[in-house]
Amino acid sequence: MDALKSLVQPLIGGSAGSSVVDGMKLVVLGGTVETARRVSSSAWSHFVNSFFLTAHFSEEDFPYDWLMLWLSRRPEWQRSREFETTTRSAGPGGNTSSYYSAEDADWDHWEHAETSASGIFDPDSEGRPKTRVVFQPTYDTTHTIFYRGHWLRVRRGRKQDTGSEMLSISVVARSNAILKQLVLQAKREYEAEAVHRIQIYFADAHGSWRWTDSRHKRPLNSIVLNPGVKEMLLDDARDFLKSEKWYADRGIPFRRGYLLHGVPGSGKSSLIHALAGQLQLDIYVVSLSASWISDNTLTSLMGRVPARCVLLLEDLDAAFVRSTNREDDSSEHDNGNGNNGNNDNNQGGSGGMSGGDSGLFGAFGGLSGSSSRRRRYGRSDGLSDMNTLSLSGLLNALDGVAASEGRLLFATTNHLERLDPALSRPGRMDVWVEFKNASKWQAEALFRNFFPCEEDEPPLDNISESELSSLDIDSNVEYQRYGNGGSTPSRPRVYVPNEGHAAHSRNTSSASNYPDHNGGSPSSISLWSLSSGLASSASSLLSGVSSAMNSPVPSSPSPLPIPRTHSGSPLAAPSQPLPSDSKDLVDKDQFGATNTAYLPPPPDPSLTKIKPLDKKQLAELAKRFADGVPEEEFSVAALQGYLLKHKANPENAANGVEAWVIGEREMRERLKKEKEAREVREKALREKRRKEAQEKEKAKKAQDKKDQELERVKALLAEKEKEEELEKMRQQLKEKEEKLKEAQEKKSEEDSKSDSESKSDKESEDSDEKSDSEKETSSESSSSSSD
Ligand SMILES: Nc1ncnc2c1ncn2[C@@H]1O[C@H](COP(=O)(O)OP(=O)(O)OP(=O)(O)O)[C@@H](O)[C@H]1O
Repeated sequence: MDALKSLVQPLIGGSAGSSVVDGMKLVVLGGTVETARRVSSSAWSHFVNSFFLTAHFSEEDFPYDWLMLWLSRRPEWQRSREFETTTRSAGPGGNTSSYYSAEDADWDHWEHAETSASGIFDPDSEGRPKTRVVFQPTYDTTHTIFYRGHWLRVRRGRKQDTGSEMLSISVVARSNAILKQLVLQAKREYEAEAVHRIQIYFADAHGSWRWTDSRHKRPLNSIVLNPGVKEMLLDDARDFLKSEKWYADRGIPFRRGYLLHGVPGSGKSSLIHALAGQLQLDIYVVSLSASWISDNTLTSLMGRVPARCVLLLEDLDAAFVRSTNREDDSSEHDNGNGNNGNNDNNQGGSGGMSGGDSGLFGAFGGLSGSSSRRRRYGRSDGLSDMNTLSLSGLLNALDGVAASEGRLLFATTNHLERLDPALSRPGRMDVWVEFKNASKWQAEALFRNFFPCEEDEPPLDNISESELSSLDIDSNVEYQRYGNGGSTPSRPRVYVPNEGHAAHSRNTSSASNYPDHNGGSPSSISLWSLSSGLASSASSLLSGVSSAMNSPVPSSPSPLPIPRTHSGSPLAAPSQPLPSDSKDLVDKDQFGATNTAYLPPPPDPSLTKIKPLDKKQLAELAKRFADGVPEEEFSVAALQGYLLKHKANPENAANGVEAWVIGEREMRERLKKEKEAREVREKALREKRRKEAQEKEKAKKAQDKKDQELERVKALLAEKEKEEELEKMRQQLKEKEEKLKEAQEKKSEEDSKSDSESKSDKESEDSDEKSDSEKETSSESSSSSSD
């Protein structure tokens, strides 16, 4: 300091410099402090970095979801002092309950909305859907969470380049084992939550899969089909999933395809939903009629399907038909099967009530799903019309080199006859199942499913958790064994060459000697989840539970669809009843599988007041109902719609069915007439337009001819004019030449004239000169003489 002072002193001199010196001192001091701070902070961060392990989890990948769910249950996370509210969800199925703290309850009434991102609705007293509000810590805040003896620093942030969410977890540890443990635990918790749900993914325009929704599993028993059909499919699918080695040993591509075809509203989508739930598989849906679908997109989608999943191609027949309206479509392709029209009407007639989930997956077809969490991957609208899917592209995508293996392919169609045989050949579609309109037997079974019976089991919410969790675990066990390659697969089905559609259709309609597994199923479960649209109604059935499965099944099932191999031979019946109990692979108590938030919604209190019918009464009413329903005239969806109208009054449902049938027939007749009238109108309109177009074309041709003639004349005229112009120019040139010639002649004349003139002038000049000189000479001589 002294040295500095001695340096500065001479420059400033005197006492005036002392304040400057003080200032300088301050500057130096401040600089020193700041430098020390920076050095210590960088040393600290260096120290921290060398001891902290940090893992980053991007929103685009699954671990992010696992950890968000895990975090949402940590009290430290919930105690965040800076939070944001969202209606987005973290858990499988968008369950947000774990975000809730006691004081959140009031927020439940915060907002009413038509839709919710999570898809979880709690109808309020007026039946309006209620949006759940979730609290989450804000971005860029760090939280410290104690986990297994370690302090975790958790931070939510955003990636700078893409703007997507990211989770960073740091921990002081020598190895990353603790982080691995954390991820594993989060994964297990997440999966345990998912035990009662299936995830639905939709293809987007960029060839990627987007998580779109999560649904409660639908019990297989809630699907009313020919006895044995569901079990047969389940058995076949399970058999397939265990047979990877068998396929590999024989060099057969490890794929299996199921073609579900038949009338609308007969349970195709519902069956797939239920099977996926039973097999613990997620569903990947591609809508082949999407405007953006192309060979390349489909190929890349098929390559990205996970090893074990249900791949669903909806409305296969619509793949190459650019029609958005099924009715238009069917009128366009009407093959003369009047039944088609009827079925459409049939579905339409009851659609309002059935709330059918024919939109079970279709509801997301637009991919603009507000519930989509990864929406940044795709445009939700304004996609250009670039459907360039070709049949060969589809075939290649299904079983080309890039296609993934291990998936169960389900394809649905209402128009089997429109499918190219190449598409439905064995290897692509190995098992075909035909779905028809409801038979009397189905009507009776549906009725039994709907109404509670006194001897039924207690409601599902009273069933013990172990019973609950056992519902689907058997498939999980198999799944795991399959993964370890432990079990010996049975031989897959043998196929015969393609017999063609007609033969197949004939074969599939026969009834059979299938054992009645519905009646004898030991694992009875209730119909608690029909569809999101039916959730409230379905929940009413909780009170009665399992009526369908425990009450005797209708005695004499009429001919119903049965699954066949492609050759038309029926699949073998399962040798044993389906296993009803098995062990869970994860400790659900530990990981939250028993979380009641994942149980179906509670029953509607008004419906629980319905007095359960006794068994005899139920059988009688069900029979009466079935007697009133004509064989294979109405779809199951239509019957379901009718029953929903009478869900609180089974007697009315049974007694009013005949009147309903008459009403439906009248309505169908009316709709048919309207359709015919519309078709006649449209035909006349088309004819008129065709004629107008023809006349226009004619007029256009005539006009074109005239225009051509005019052009020709114009061209001639122009040519003539050109010639005249040329002639004129020639004339002018000639005249000019003549004039020039004349001028030249004149000039030469003038020149010669002027020449002669100048000559004569010169001569006269010469003579003048001569005379002058002579004169001078004479005067000189005279003067000299005078002298
Ligand atoms: N066999 C059935 N058992 C139980 N419910 C059924 C059955 N068939 C239809 N339903 C009910 O009808 C509604 C529509 O069924 P679903 O969507 O599965 O029919 P679909 O055959 O796939 O129709 P589409 O061909 O129009 O897609 C659902 O709510 C479902 O619960």
